[in-house]
Amino acid sequence: MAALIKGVIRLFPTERNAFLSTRSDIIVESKRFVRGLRRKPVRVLFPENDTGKVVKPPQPPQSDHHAAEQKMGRISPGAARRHPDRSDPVNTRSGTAKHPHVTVTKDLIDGLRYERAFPGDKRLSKLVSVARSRTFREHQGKILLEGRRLICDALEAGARPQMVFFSSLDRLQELPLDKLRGATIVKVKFEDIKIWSDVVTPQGVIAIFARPDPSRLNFSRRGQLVPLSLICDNVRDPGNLGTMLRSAAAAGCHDILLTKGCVDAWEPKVLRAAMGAHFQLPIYASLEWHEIGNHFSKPVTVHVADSSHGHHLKRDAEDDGTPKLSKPGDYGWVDSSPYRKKMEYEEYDSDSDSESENEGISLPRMETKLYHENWAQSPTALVVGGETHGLSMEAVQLAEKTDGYRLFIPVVPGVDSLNSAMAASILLFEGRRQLLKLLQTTGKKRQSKAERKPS
Ligand SMILES: C[S@@+](CC[C@H](N)C(=O)[O-])C[C@H]1O[C@@H](n2cnc3c(N)ncnc32)[C@H](O)[C@@H]1O
Repeated sequence: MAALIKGVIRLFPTERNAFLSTRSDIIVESKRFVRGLRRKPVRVLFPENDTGKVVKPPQPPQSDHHAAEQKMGRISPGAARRHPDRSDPVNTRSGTAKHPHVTVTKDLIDGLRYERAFPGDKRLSKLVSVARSRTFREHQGKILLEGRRLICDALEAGARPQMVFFSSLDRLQELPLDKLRGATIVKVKFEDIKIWSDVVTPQGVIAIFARPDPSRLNFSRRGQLVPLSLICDNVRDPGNLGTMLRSAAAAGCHDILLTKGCVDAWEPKVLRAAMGAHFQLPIYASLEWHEIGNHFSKPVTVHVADSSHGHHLKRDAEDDGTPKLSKPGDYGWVDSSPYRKKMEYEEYDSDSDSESENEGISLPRMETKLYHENWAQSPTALVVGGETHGLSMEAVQLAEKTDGYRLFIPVVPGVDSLNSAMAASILLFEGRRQLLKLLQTTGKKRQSKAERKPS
């Protein structure tokens, strides 16, 4: 009989039961495997044994509690067999009108319920689309967060959970349950989480949140903040962006602004590299350059991190020891990316640097400073360029308009530039150091002035 169905079922003389699981493509054979079977078999083949009697298929194990519940008619035998789970709480009933296979368990905490995924439940697999497609995330206004820490951070910051998938009650109970009200909570198998998880060792909890509005989140920030913003200019690499967010949070930055053209901050790789920075400081994404100014509540000096001037600095420094720029052609950072509407010219070419060729082009002129010189002396924003094209024209124009500098981290000859996240970290922490020093000095001045005032 077995051979008629699939032609692959082998019946051993001592183990004569063969089972087909609910997935028709999986054939489970032998009593030994059936003990570990969690799904209800759709078809069971059990041939007559040697004595001519029909051998009954063994049942998957049930907890004493389930058996008692079943006896009392509180759970259907099918439901119990489908989901043998000894750790489950008491109040279980089976089936809803919408999902006949769903069992709903209540009393997690007062009024909070969860469902069990039913066989063929597509909800978890849909998460993959959320995680992988930026378009889907943006159109649906949803984001995916994985792991206890990130989900807790999001809940603490006031992000709105829509669905939570968990593999064991222990995992779920690590979350602040009172903040999960309004979300659909679904218990799924750990194996299923493993299939769809984005990490090597999944923690067994994945959640979908409404895409948070950074201006509405509560960031409970510790440590002294400094009036420093990071502007990411067309940063495309998720690992780099995540690292920059992490560094900016660690340097006590005020906020982060991402231009259009940056990778989505909710990309799984960005989330992983950022290590929770998304809920430590506001991240404003997809900004046009003309919108960037609106994000500063007070006047800010914008500086650009510029990698392309080591040789110019060296040459200029030879004259009088001060690094400076002398002519329009020194600006080698002009971005030729398709995102730049106002692209005016390509790379600097020292041989074609005549007045006539540059006629009509108004080039931003700015002083260059080495990263350790004084540059963060008032509320500051730092622009870091993307991996391929470097800084955009708009970034440099904004820096010029606000009297900012080009900041350069000298590297040894032969090395082209630093990784953008590394450059951002060095400059952000130097900026923090300078701003803290400034705050200390102004604090001291104010204090002594107040002390001098006659009472
Ligand atoms: C990998 S670099 C970009 C290289 C790009 N091919 C170019 O021509 O500018 C990415 C960004 O990191 C920053 N950066 C890298 N090295 C730097 C350095 N030595 N000094 C200052 N900023 C640097 C700059 O903002 C730069 O735009």
